[in-house]
Amino acid sequence: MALITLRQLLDHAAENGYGVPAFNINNMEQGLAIMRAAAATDSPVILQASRGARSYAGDIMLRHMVEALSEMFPRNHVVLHQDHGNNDATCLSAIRHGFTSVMMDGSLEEDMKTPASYDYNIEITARVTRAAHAVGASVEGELGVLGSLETGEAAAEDGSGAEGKLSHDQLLTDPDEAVDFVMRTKCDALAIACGTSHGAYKFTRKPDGDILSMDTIAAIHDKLPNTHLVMHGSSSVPQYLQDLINANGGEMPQTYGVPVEEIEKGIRMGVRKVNIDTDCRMAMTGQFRKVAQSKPDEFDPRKFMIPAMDEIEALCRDRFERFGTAGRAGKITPVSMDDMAKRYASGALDPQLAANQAA
Ligand SMILES: O=C(CO)COP(=O)(O)O
Ligand SMILES: O=C[C@H](O)COP(=O)(O)O
Ligand SMILES: [Zn+2]
Ligand SMILES: [Zn+2]
Repeated sequence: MALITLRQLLDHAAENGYGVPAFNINNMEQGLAIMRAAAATDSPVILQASRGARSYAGDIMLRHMVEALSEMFPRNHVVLHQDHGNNDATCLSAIRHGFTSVMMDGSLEEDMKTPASYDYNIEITARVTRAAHAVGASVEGELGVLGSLETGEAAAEDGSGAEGKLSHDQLLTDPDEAVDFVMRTKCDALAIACGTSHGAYKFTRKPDGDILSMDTIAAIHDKLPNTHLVMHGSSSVPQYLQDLINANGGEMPQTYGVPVEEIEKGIRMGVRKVNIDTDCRMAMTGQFRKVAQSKPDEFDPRKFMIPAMDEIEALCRDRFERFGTAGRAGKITPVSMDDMAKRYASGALDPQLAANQAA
């Protein structure tokens, strides 16, 4: 069963004005739950694996797992995407292992802790994009550093997060720089920084425009209306999942995520890919805790996994519906990576300047 590329899917999303959640996976249960939600809503799917996921499950396992999922759910086209690639080797080895899309995150240096210079980011993203496009794979770049506008810090628990204090300038993508970045790197999608951060502890209160800058997205979209924007750190950290965890022995301090209605607003302003990991983790952990707490004699792992999968499925269904992904799967005719490579080579997929940006 052939996977599709991120570029093909996001072009379709842009033409039809919808967004696509990109869910992180590490194991079969997460994959099954996401695909069941996609099947129930007739949605195309982005499954993404971090470097941590690749070392947890193994590249061969991940590839065959995703191939198996796409064989089980043939109607729901799947993109397999590398999340936060830190260098050429991570991105190219992902493609060798069947990924159809990679994120080259040059906003940070290879250690994924040190904010990188603009020149470094341009150079590595352009280089990876040339190599990926030669074989038809898609590339997401990142400009601006993910982190909290409240504290100036990136989430400590995350595998890819800046260390130290970040300035407001670093935390908000500059729209003019974004135009230059996309034109010079030719990346297919652009992750932007607007005050979201990875993990559960994004905001200490329900975010307003001071700490979640949707205006930044609007300004970038105004200058780059043809570029697919990506929102990272876009879990909503729903109260019901915090409550589920805490009612069953958890001790998560009160926290706030990105409200789904802000993401819906973003989708109207050119956001096409919405990264979600924490919400699915919380759904799974909440149900594990509930089973452990309510049935202390239970020892069959499936009795933990089944409600966990149901909880993830419900969350994913909601996001597919609210982002407008639902009902789109049947409308996509897969384009092979070889054909995508030819389209790139012809220049047909080169980034387009907006009319208001032409020299
Ligand atoms: O951005 C993400 C993965 O790249 C995930 O973000 P969350 O931690 O908000 O789920
Ligand atoms: O980018 C962050 C994702 O949530 C992946 O996290 P991870 O590196 O712990 O797998
Ligand atoms: Zn990043
Ligand atoms: Zn991310």
